[in-house]
Amino acid sequence: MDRRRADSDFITASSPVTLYGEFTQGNNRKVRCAVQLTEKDLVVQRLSSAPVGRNKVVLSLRECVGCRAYREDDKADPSAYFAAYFYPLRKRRWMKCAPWRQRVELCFRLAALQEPHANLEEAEKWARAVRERSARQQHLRDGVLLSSLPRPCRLMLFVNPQSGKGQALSLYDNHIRRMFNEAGVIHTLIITERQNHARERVRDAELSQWDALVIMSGDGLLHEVINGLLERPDWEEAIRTPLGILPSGSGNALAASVHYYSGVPQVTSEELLVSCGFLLCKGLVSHMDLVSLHLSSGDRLFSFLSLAWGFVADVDVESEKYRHAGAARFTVGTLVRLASLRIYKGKLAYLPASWGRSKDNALQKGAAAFCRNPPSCLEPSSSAKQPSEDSCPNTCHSNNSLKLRRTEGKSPQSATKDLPGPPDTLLPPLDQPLPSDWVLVPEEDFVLMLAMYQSHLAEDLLAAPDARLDDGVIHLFYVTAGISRNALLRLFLAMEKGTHLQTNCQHLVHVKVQALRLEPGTGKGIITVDGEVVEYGAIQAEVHGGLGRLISG
Ligand SMILES: Nc1ncnc2c1ncn2[C@@H]1O[C@H](COP(=O)(O)OP(=O)(O)OP(=O)(O)O)[C@@H](O)[C@H]1O
Repeated sequence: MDRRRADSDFITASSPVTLYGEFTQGNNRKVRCAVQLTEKDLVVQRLSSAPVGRNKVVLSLRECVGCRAYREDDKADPSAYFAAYFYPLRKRRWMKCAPWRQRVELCFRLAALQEPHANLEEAEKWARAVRERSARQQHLRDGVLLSSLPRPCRLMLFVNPQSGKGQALSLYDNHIRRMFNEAGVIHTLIITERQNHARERVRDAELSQWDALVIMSGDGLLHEVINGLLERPDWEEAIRTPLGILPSGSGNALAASVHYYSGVPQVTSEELLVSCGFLLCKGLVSHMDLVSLHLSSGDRLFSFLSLAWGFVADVDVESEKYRHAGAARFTVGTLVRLASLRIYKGKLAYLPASWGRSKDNALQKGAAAFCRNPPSCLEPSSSAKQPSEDSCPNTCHSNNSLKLRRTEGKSPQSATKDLPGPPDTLLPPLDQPLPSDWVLVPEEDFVLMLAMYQSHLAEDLLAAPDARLDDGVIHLFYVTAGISRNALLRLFLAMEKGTHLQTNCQHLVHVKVQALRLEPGTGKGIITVDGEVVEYGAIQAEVHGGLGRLISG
């Protein structure tokens, strides 16, 4: 046992002991320990002399990913072993950094009996007991029973060797392979060879063979996998396959979001990978919102993270050339784009989340004006009002949006009648007017539009602090023209801590919506979905609350 660990973990077990044994340490037969298993902890006390208060380790079973029993090859030695693997949060003493998960292995040697099988049976009894109690600790969160992956579980793991700085395979070798072994996770490794490789694999896969599909890359590969699943004829069943994310890209926004939801302080790079690996090994499955997007070509695609236009989309794409810098590429890209700050012309409308209308009758109400061409359609009705805080309580800062004018006699059809995947009940076809309860943003000069459905835009950009995996909400942000370079830079700096909404920037608007439509002005531009470029033009989106499944903490 690592003595330093013992020093830092001197706390007392909190529940009655259910199993007790005295063993020697796996790697040092001279050190004898009393091992106690409670419902919540594994408690190890050195029996050999040690300074008072420095000889006891208590490790929470919540932080245990696995435990196994084994014998070594030496036939003359009747002893057996059990090893338990923990990833507790630790502070680095010598730095004022956020705590991060560090691996602790506890290994004990059982040699009380002459018969090797009897020692192995005893070791297996311990390993089983540790695993079972550890699993019981996970299944309850706030008294609610969570679903989890079966054990042992079988994963299909996609690794994109080109993602981020091109180190995904060595990150897999250095961290993930060992963690999966410790947790009893059986996985088939698929190294992606090109764009759409993963999409094609999941489109054709016999999904019943797998308990989960895990993506080790940036966000782009998960985008492919989700769309591959929703292109299948059996999409309804396919999209229920639990997905997992292991960060090896440069943005890693979903991984950062999952880590954030687990309630531990922000970390980046390999520390984020270890945290996500830990959550994956724990195997708790939650629902995840997905967003359906319609492009002007008539195509539909699904998104799990973000839709961006203007400044953010430009930075994402223009910073590709700094990819070797990892996550720092966005900082460099932001500074470069700030130097040549642009105004983006367009029209934006949304359906607020809080107005709580029934999805079923959404398109049966009258039509409102926000069609692509006639300018007259966009004039607000004389009775239109600025939404009050009461009617739209999610709005942050000034939002002088106007409710859309009702156009009597039109009954727009759903845009997704013949498309695979779930039907969109809130969206008329893109070339038809929007229903009357949509809100048209009166400004037409923007610096950015960003729709987020998870908390993080990148590892260190907490764009939507109150977003949750399945809150059924799109967090729509837009920044109107007139903001100074300094103010915009301050917003992005504040976003690192998620405090940008408290900066009282009058150009920043945040509203929670269930659907939106964007019509960029003519000309060239960039729109990104989950960080991937899509065709430029009118686009609309509708959230499907909890449609997907994600392994999260
Ligand atoms: N072997 C490969 N060579 C080139 N491209 C690949 C390969 N495998 C997958 N891809 C494609 O690379 C694209 C980018 O992947 P992804 O977004 O996951 O990583 P990233 O761009 O490094 O990360 P981030 O989005 O966090 O910056 C995806 O569209 C994916 O299809």
